[in-house]
Amino acid sequence: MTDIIYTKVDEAPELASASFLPIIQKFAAAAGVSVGTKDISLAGRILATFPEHLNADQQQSDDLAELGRLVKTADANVIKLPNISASVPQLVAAVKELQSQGFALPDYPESPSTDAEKAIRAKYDGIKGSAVNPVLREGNSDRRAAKAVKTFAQNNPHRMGDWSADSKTHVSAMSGGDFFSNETSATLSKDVTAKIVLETASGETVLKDGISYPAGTVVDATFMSAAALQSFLADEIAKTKEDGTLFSLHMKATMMKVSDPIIFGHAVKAFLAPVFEKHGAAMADLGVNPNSGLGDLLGRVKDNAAIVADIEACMADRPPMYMVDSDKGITNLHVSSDVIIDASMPALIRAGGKGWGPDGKESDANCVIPDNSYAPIYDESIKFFKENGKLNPATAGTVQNIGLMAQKAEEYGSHPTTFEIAEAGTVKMILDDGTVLHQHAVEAGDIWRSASARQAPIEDWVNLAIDRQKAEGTRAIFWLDADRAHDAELIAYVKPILEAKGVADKFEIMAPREATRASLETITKGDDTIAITGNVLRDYLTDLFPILELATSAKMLSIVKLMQGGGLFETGAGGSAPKHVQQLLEENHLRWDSLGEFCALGESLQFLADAKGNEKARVLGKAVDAATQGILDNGHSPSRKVGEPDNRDSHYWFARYWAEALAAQSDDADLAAHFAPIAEALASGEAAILSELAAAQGPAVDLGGYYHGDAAKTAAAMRPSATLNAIIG
Ligand SMILES: NC(=O)C1=CN([C@@H]2O[C@H](COP(=O)(O)OP(=O)(O)OC[C@H]3O[C@@H](n4cnc5c(N)ncnc54)[C@H](OP(=O)(O)O)[C@@H]3O)[C@@H](O)[C@H]2O)C=CC1
Ligand SMILES: O=C(O)CCC(=O)C(=O)O
Ligand SMILES: [Mg+2]
Repeated sequence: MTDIIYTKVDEAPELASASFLPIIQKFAAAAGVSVGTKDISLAGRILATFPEHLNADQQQSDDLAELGRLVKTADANVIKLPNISASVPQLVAAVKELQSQGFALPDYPESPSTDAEKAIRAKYDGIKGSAVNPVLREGNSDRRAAKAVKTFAQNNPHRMGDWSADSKTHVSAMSGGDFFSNETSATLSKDVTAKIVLETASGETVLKDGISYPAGTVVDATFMSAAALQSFLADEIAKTKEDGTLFSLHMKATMMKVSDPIIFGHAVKAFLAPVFEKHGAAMADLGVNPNSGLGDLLGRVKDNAAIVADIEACMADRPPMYMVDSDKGITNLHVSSDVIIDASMPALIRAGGKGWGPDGKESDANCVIPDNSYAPIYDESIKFFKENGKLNPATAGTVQNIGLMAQKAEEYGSHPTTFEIAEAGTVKMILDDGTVLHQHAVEAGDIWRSASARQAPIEDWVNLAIDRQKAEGTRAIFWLDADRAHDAELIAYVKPILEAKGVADKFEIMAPREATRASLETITKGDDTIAITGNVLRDYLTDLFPILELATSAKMLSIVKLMQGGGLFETGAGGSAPKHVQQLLEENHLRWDSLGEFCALGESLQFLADAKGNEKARVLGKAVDAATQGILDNGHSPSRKVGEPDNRDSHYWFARYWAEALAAQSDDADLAAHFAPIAEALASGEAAILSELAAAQGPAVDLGGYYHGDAAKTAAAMRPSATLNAIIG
């Protein structure tokens, strides 16, 4: 095992790695630090899952499983880049691409009937959605902007859209029948095994058996009523039309991979309700599954003129939709993974409450967020900006986050215990001693789910919050709602720990809506605060505040202090930026900003130094921080436009500042001597390197694949400077 593992991922961050990783490996090797890779890309995970379908030379090791074991040890030192959490359309596209490259993978069975098909489907479902993060995140989350990054953002504030008091943009959430209002929760007093059953007039069906939880686990259960959801969606479509806003749906179909695609499917059905009423049977025959989105649906019905005409008539009668790509006609409802709430709502708020309509113009929007558990944070943010105007990034303070996520905490771990109910009845969670822990009366189509959080991760999370508050000395708020079943159980853990450690006076506990307002007031004054949250709010807030404060969450420091002593360093807090790949393919410009990678690398080297007493790693790490500072001070982050410096240029500057800092330091004379000529070569090669990089931009690029590109083609595209390559080797 190498000292540091750098993950192989997908899309923009993987393209950036083709340029950046050779630099890291070259520099680290000089200090005797080895940096290897493990493949957690979507294509890699598919190949690792089906060895029996592949030739020996095509088979791939199960790197995710290996990393899953590693993160449970003190030896882990992993730099994790964002990977695709695949929706079904993405998964199907990746399988098709691999098949076209000669990998004899089975098709994704849309409606499995035989046992063999069901087994294949189960394997693919394991790859789907957020399948990597819950495995690797064996610790809680610490995300914040590094001081240098925050200071840079204050000195170079990004542009923000203006908010006006009469903006029609607003959030709509269900007022009942949702996960929020149906939740029940209990903390277990002993180790248990449990089963989940559905009791109906015709008997009992076991939905899940043999679930085990240790004593102290907080176990929740709840459900979303399909009827309540349908009537809510129908109302919101009508209200959007009356308001003259854009209809927009925001959810997390990747991370909530079982429940949210079903909710998304309800929205597709609601939007095209008259078409489904009239042509439902014919569409089912064509294989239409609304959960796969409008894009898939339109492809399947395109040869049936009657259906197509009715869809057009229906769409003409509907309110305009918020668009993913208005030039290409891609709507909010095309693919469930195109609009992901953690990124989409902050972008809309940053823009002053505007979304793109089908006419290619900006417009106010009705932001439909069906479940009311976390919708209030966006609702309150929008109200705050309507009252106070946009945030000023030049003077705003910062909101850091400490997030509970270890060991599949909360909704993260709910996938195996989420069910679309087939028949009306009662769902019960029954413990081995016969106790009925939770029960809900449900109707066919309701979505029932159970989530849990274990004691050790909860305690670790509270302690991490205490450490961070001590380090920062700022206001610190637990975003917990005493009136919500799950949160009340967490509060029962939090308060005694704070009291036992004598720090209760340093912390506040507030429901998400109140905490949103308090945090916005705090940063508006220029002060800082720490948001201590559950898993979903961790996800939402670590995009929301960075996108408002720094323009993007790509610049965040994202540390996972693994509970067994290892370190996991995530890069940024955002995703794999498909739009960036599109731009590279069209005009050979990659606007991906690797600042998250720079920050993670510095932390990883520092951790190696602390954990293994590796002093050379410490020297390398300090120099990384100097290089990151150099990128910021000298404005060498990538530009968005073709013809201007991009990701590759920023890597050149990073290498140069890194080498210069290593050459200049006096902690390790050998390293200084080693890097002096490299720094010199990078400096004297500047003109040649920058002109070689610039010359590459403009034309379209062929990478030999989207999900499983050709390594040589990718390297050629991402390393176009012969002068730089000669220095890096
Ligand atoms: N930890 C993980 O592994 C995560 C994975 N994902 C996955 O990523 C994919 C895309 O998700 P999506 O919600 O669209 O979010 P992304 O964060 O990928 O994209 C949203 C926008 O944020 C900006 N952005 C993000 N990262 C960077 C960066 N490093 N440099 C510059 N700009 C950046 C881009 O804006 P612009 O286009 O204006 O330049 C981008 O279009 C999905 O498959 C999702 O599942 C998402 C979140 C986390
Ligand atoms: O796991 C995922 O799908 C995405 C997670 C994410 O968005 C985050 O951790 O910020
Ligand atoms: Mg996120």
